[in-house]
Amino acid sequence: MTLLAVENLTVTRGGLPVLEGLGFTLAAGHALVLRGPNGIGKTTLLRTLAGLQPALTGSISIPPETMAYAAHADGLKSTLSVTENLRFWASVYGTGPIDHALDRMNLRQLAERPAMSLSAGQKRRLGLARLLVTGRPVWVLDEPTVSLDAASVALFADAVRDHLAKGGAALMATHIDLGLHEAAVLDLTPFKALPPEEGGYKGSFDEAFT
Ligand SMILES: Nc1ncnc2c1ncn2[C@@H]1O[C@H](COP(=O)(O)OP(=O)(O)OP(=O)(O)O)[C@@H](O)[C@H]1O
Repeated sequence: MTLLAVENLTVTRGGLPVLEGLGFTLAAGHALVLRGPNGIGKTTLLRTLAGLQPALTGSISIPPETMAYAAHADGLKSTLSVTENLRFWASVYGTGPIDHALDRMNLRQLAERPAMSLSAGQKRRLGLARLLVTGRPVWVLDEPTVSLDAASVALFADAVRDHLAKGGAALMATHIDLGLHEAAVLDLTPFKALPPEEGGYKGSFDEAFT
């Protein structure tokens, strides 16, 4: 079952296309890793898919309320404890227990610590535990393993594997090898938009009024 379908997508930054003609699908039980050099447009693409910015062309099809997006910022409530953060997100998403998330991301011993007192890697683990309490099938993740040590990367990869086994899907931008051998890889380099001086999109005064 296809959960996310992208067709002929052009995404922009600062008004200019950075990636164009992108198309792919993501089915239940599958993971897709986005690759490409710094600045190619991975973050821009993920932000567009998450609905945080409009696409210039193309279509994004995803059933409503199925996506959980995790960006660079972890979105944690710094004065709330680890448990309180997860309970907060569980209430936002209308889900229930948080124990599985605490256990899965190895947060049990940190459960009562305020988020602001966590190390960068621990904060990241909490940010990823948040995904588990959303109950949403499509994970869209921007550099999910930043600040994680090797053990935590493995923990995260296991969490993704579990998620896929339960019929979820994951789209991730990452520079590292997660050890998720079942994941497909999409190299964004061929979709790099041409700059205006090489014949790419220039925008147009008229276009703004049509
Ligand atoms: N506010 C902005 N205005 C204009 N251009 C921007 C802005 N922010 C980023 N860009 C440019 O947009 C392009 C795409 O950036 P993006 O962050 O999507 O790349 P990325 O592939 O995620 O990079 P990285 O691997 O370094 O995280 C880059 O060339 C970047 O310099």
